[in-house]
This record gives sequence, C-alpha cells and structure tokens, in this order.
Amino acid sequence: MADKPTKGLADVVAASTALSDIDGVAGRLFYRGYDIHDLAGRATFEETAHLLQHGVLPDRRQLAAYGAELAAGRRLGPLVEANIAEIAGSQEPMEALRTLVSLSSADDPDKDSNAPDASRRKAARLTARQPLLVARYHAARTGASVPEPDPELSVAANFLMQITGRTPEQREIEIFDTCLVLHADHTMNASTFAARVCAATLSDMHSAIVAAIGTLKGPLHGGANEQVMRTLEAIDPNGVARAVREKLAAGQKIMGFGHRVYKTEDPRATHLRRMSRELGEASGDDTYFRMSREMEEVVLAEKGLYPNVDFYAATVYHYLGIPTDLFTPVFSVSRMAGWTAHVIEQHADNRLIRPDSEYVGEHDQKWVPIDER
Ligand SMILES: CC(=O)SCCNC(=O)CCNC(=O)[C@H](O)C(C)(C)COP(=O)(O)OP(=O)(O)OC[C@H]1O[C@@H](n2cnc3c(N)ncnc32)[C@H](O)[C@@H]1OP(=O)(O)O
Ligand SMILES: O=C([O-])CC(=O)C(=O)O
Repeated sequence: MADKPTKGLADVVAASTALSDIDGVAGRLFYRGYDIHDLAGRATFEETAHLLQHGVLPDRRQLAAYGAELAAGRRLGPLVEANIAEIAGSQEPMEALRTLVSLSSADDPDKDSNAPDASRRKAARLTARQPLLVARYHAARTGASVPEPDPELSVAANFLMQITGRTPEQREIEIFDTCLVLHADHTMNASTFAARVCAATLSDMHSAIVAAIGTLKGPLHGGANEQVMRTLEAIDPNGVARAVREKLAAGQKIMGFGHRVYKTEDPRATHLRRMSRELGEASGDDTYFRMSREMEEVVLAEKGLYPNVDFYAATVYHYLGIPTDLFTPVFSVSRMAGWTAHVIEQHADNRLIRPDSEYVGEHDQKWVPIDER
C-alpha cells in the first residue's frame, strides 16, 4: 500500500544535484556554490553556462574556447531551415520551439551518444542555437530579414541585435546578459524535473530538452512572464490596486507572484526590479514599472506573496523591445544552460525516475460485455 502523496511533490527531494541550491527562507540562490548576487552583473551568460555545463568558472583560455564553440553552433540545420517558415506561420512561439528543437537533433553528429563529451558538445550547440531559433522564428513570421550572428558578439548582444533589428546599446546588452544569468538554473523546477525524468530513461539530450520546453511553456512556470505583461497592459494605470483586489476577490492568481520554494523575496527579483526601474526611467515612460511596484505592494499586503523571477523580467524585456509573446522563449534561451547541465548530471549517476502513486479509483469491478453496458 503506497503512502499518501504529497500534492505537487512539495518538499519532496527528487534528485541530488551539484548545480544549484536555494535557501527559500533566507531568499538565497547559488550556482555551483556561487551566490547569485556575486554572479549577477559580473559573470557573463557564457561564463555562467560554462560553470553549469563544465563545472568551473572558465579562465580566459577556456572562455575563448567555449565562445568559439558557441559561435560555431550558431547555425540552423537543413531540416530546421526547410521547415521554419511553415512552423512560424502555424505555431505559437513555445510550440514552435518545441518542434524546432526536436527537428534540430536530426543533424546533430552526437545525437546517438549520451557520453559526457558528446553531451557537453550537444549542450553547447543547443545553448548556441536556442537564441537563433527564437530570432529566426520571429523573422519568419514577420517577414523581416535577420542579421547574421556576429561571432565576435556575445549571446546577449547577438540576440538583442537580431530581435530588435538595431545595434543595442552597451547598457542594454549588460542588462539582458544579467537576465540570462539570473534565469540559467533553479534546482528542481518543473521543466528541469521533466528533463531529468526523460534523461533518466537513458533517452537523449534533445528529447529531454523538448520535454523541458513543453513544461516551461505553462503559465504556472515560465509562461508567467508573458502573462505578467498582458496583465499590466489590461489594467488602467490609475486603477492598479482596485484591479488587483478584484482579481484576488474573484479567486484569480496574480501572475508573477508566489513561489514553491521562496518564502521571501526571490533574490533574482531584486536585480530584475532594479533593472526594470533603470530601463523604465531611461525610456522616458516608466508607467509599467510604477504599476508593477504598486501591484507588488498590494499583493504583499493582501496575500503576503512576493514577486518571483517572472514578474520584473516582463517589464525588463518589454523595455528592451522584445515582443511580449517571446518572453517565455527568452527564458528558454537562458534555461538551456541549466537544463543541459542537468541532463549531463543525470546521465552521470543515473537511476530510472519512477515514483509511486496512490490509487483512488474503484475496486472489484465486474466485467460487463459491451452490449450489456
Ligand atoms: C519561473 C517560475 O516558474 S516562477 C513561478 C511562475 N508562476 C507564476 O507566477 C504563477 C502564479 N503563481 C502561482 O501559481 C503559484 O504561486 C506557484 C505555481 C508559483 C507556486 O505554487 P504552489 O507552491 O503550488 O502554491 P499554490 O498554488 O498551492 O498556492 C498556495 C496558496 O497561495 C495562493 N497563491 C499562490 N500564488 C498566488 C498568486 N500568484 N496570486 C494569488 N494567490 C496565489 C493560492 O491561491 C493558494 O491559496 P489557498 O491556500 O487559499 O488555496
Ligand atoms: O523553481 C521553480 O519552481 C520555478 C522557478 O523559479 C524557476 O524555474 O526559475
């Protein structure tokens, strides 16, 4: 007889990891032992991805080699090239990414190997390709041409240039790079768990990432950042408190608030709030930032809930000129670093993940032939 389940597996320890750690009471987050507050604004996304996928912060030689690997991986395979226009015309961004990443395995020379070196090469290729997939998807649906990625530019700079069609300012690149660092990994979040469950069957890296993308898409997880912006756009700037109270009274959740693990401020939100303020003020119209601040005060007062990573990411991306329906794809660009590292970690010390369930259905049913039912 199985034990009673913990609904949503809350507080269940599902895996061991050396990748990231959270103290939900103190509001602290660490990547391989480094405090997120030390990494944000200092480490680049490339350094962070190397830290996660290779286990160490790279020295200059390692970083140059990893940067060259990413630059070489910034191209789409023939199957993706042949299908991207049709997919962009018929699928929403996260659906499209799910499909395009799946198609990407076709030309991956390491697709049949889960050996550590092969998986690290796949991790770099997936990390390099994800921003390009988002940019090329967006261009295909708008009919715009997309500038070729510049091998001298960072992931953040290339992505902003390709999405906005203009040369981003240095400060915009720094802010976006920090966003990528902040979203790169987060212990056993739902999409990472999905990736690890898939990997634990000894399935391949691409399959695990497809599972993760499908899981990130939902509005209770990565999909919340898009919903935050839609909420801000739908609310009268002069009626924020009233609108929030009405939603709560109607039993609705306010997107971008609450967290399974953090019982206090999400440390990533601290950085994102600051960057949202800076970009809002620089834009000359910080209405959405001010509305966000008011929402934050009301939700804390009414429900005791704090903003999570998705809340201020929404306005940061908005001010950077990223289309709202690409916010969750942007999350996937960053989280690719963590997902792939988790797949490598799972394969390195694997056991099938197969929990039990509590049976709550009927017992002792008697078979009835179809014509007698
Ligand atoms: C990258 C990320 O994934 S960060 C999370 C992104 N998701 C969101 O922002 C969506 C909104 N937030 C939520 O739905 C939740 O807070 C989650 C999914 C993040 C965490 O979920 P859980 O730990 O399962 O908490 P659960 O949903 O059970 O909420 C507990 C209580 O707080 C309430 N609550 C939680 N979040 C919210 C919210 N955003 N707005 C209003 N009420 C909320 C619930 O209604 C519930 O109240 P009840 O006990 O009276 O029924
Ligand atoms: O950890 C979680 O449950 C969700 C989250 O904040 C993330 O994935 O970044």
